[in-house]
Amino acid sequence: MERSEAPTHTPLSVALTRSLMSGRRVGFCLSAKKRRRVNLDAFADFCAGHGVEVVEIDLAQPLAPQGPFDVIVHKLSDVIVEAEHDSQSQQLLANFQSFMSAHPSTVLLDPLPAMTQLLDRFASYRIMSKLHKSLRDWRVCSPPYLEIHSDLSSVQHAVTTRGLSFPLICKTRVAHGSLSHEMSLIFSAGSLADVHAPCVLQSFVNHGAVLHKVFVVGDRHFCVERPSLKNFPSGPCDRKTIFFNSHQVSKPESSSDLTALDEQMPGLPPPSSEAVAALVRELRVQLGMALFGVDIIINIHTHTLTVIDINIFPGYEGVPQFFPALLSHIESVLDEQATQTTGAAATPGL
Ligand SMILES: Nc1ncnc2c1ncn2[C@@H]1O[C@H](COP(=O)(O)OP(=O)(O)OP(=O)(O)O)[C@@H](O)[C@H]1O
Ligand SMILES: O=P(O)(O)O[C@H]1[C@H](O)[C@H](O)[C@H](OP(=O)(O)O)[C@@H](OP(=O)(O)O)[C@@H]1O
Ligand SMILES: [Mg+2]
Repeated sequence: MERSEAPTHTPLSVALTRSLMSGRRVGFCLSAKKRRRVNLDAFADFCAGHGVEVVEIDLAQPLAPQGPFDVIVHKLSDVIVEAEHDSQSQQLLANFQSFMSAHPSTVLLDPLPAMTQLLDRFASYRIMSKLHKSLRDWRVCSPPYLEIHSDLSSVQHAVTTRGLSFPLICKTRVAHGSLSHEMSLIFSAGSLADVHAPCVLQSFVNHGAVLHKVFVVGDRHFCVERPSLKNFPSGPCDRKTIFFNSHQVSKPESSSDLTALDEQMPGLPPPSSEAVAALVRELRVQLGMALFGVDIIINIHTHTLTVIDINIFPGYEGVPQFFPALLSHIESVLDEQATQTTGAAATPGL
């Protein structure tokens, strides 16, 4: 696991990168907000130094004349979610998928089906819930949770039978976009009336108000500590539901009554580097993705590494190595593609 240090490149490695990558075209499909957050202009300058052209793709225009592209990096989650109910977004997505079908040699970071599954917390939480089996040696877990589809009549019974414990945190089923960050903390069965389906209910795990964000870029990952929700008394209590937006809680600058511990407590050790590396390896396989974030907390009672969230193409804030890591991953996928192509050509009849 890499901590965020200044990137180091020896002149030789830059020269080698430049020769291998010179003339490559990398397309980006990002919302205006994401484009700014990634600082795409700065990334384009960084890539130009390695002979790589960064092209901002206009989804509203025919894609073929904007190409060709060796790789397309995207965060089409906005378009995918809106395409559920908006014909214009459906058309944009259809155009993009048609282009990709007609250009199979263009590498997509990340594949659309892989991204689509993470847009649904039901799907991502099913993946998280299996981690304790595949990572048994590393004592990795995720909190008990419940999928609330539509019927709320049996929620209280399900909370008990599925082993959830109050407080509960309630999150929308849709895992992307502004509404997806509106959440609530529920402190007793009587407040389950505040739950609105479709959503997930997840046991709240006390973790000392420290979140460990793991930012993944292909085979590299970077850990960044962030503020987080404070501890709450375990078990049901007569307290009103707390409604909050997750972006008030775990951004670098987040600071509120929700993130300030009510009691002094000894600091917790960070998650083991080896356990995080094992978790990232497993998720790379399970998700089939290269650009994602994993949110980890440490249970203050058991010190268990607890996975609470997986994010598509996050912000990578606090990761100065993001640009070289992304270009290095792009280079590695193109090398892999060239090897496969050369291998196939050298072995006729395959
Ligand atoms: N089960 C949990 N136990 C304790 N705290 C939790 C739990 N789930 C979420 N939190 C707290 O709520 C915050 C937001 O949760 P989560 O990451 O699931 O929301 P999100 O909207 O997907 O956030 P983002 O997209 O910014 O990662 C976390 O950073 C953490 O502080
Ligand atoms: O602090 P991070 O980098 O985790 O913040 C991310 C957040 O986790 C989500 O991935 C956001 O995406 P959406 O869920 O699609 O809103 C990211 O927003 P974005 O504008 O960068 O895509 C946050 O950066
Ligand atoms: Mg999160």
